[in-house]
Formats: sequence, C-alpha cells, structure tokens
Amino acid sequence: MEKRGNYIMTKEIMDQNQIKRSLIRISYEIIEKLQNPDELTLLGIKSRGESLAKTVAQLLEQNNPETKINLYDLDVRKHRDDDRQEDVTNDIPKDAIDNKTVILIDDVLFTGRTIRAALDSVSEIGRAKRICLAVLVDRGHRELPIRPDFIGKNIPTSINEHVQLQLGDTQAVILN
Ligand SMILES: O=P(O)(O)OC[C@H]1O[C@H](OP(=O)(O)OP(=O)(O)O)[C@H](O)[C@@H]1O
Ligand SMILES: O=c1cc[nH]c(=O)[nH]1
Repeated sequence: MEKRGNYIMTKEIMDQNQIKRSLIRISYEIIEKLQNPDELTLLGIKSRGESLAKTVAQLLEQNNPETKINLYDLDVRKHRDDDRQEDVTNDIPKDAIDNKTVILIDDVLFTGRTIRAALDSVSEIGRAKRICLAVLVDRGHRELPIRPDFIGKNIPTSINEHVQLQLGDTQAVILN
C-alpha cells in the first residue's frame, strides 16, 4: 500500500451487489465444472475467505439440495513461508478431506503464497481427491505457479497497490 503524504487513496472496485453476483456465478460454475458432485468440502481461508465461503456454501445448498456441503475455516499460518506459526491447528476432520473434492475460497489472490501454504495445510489433514481454488479478486503478480479455477473478477493492479475486502459492509476496495 503506497501512502501519499498522510493520505491513502481508496477506490471501490466491487460493491456489495457485485460481490453477491460474483459469488452466485461462482456457485453455478462450481456445479457445472465439477458435474454435480455428491459431496463438496469448502474451506474458507482465514481470515477474509471465511465469510465468502459461508455465502458460497449457502448458495450451493439452496440450488443443489442433493449435494452435501461441508464447510470449515482453514488457518494456513503453520505452513506460511514468511510468518510461520508452528502451533496453529485446524479443527477439520480427516474424513472431510480424504477422497473429497475440496474448494479453497479466499478474497484476494496475489503472489499465491497463501494458497501454497493452504495446499500444505490440507495435505497435512488428508488426501483430497481434487483441490480447486475460488477467489473473489485475482490481482495478478504471482510468484508461484498457482492459478484459480473460479474467479469473481480479474483486477489488473500495480505491485504497490493493495486490494482489500472490507467486511463490515462487504465491499472490495483498491488502496494505493
Ligand atoms: O496471494 P498472497 O500474496 O498470499 O496474498 C493473498 C492473501 O493475502 C490476504 O491475507 P492476509 O495474509 O493479509 O491475512 P488476512 O486475510 O487475515 O488479512 C488475503 O486475504 C489473501 O489470503
Ligand atoms: O493486494 C493484496 C495483497 C495481498 N493480500 C491482500 O489481501 N491484498
């Protein structure tokens, strides 16, 4: 985030309705791409992916009552390559991962390092049949070979900007 003098410039890039519409589209794409799975495990990456995952789970449940939706939060700090915290654990049963189609959900995809840590966090619990990634905003600047399967919006950014999901009234803003 770049500070100009004492000011931070902010620009809204998605309002509440646009975010909701994106999540509705993603929930349809999940079912279309995964061809009516019997069971899905959604993992909201802490901390801003949690509420998005909850909304996607509700939408999937509404539109696909025959699909069982497991929903958990995933804390990836134990496997981060920067600020690693060894004592972090996840309360996710092995049964929710083993042989399941797992969908990681996060607000922003940037370098990809959080998702790399998420993959290690999931593998520590069990062996998924398949792991997919859904993000609200892909802002580019990847540092690892990671790409999302479901994207709310691609937002080209400069490296020193910061995209943030503001959870109070649920809007995505770009700060520069
Ligand atoms: O692709 P990356 O470069 O890893 O960046 C994306 C991650 O950064 C943010 O989380 P942050 O680590 O700021 O934690 P927070 O969600 O708790 O704010 C965001 O919510 C993503 O999880
Ligand atoms: O722009 C960015 C970069 C990393 N994490 C965010 O939440 N936003």
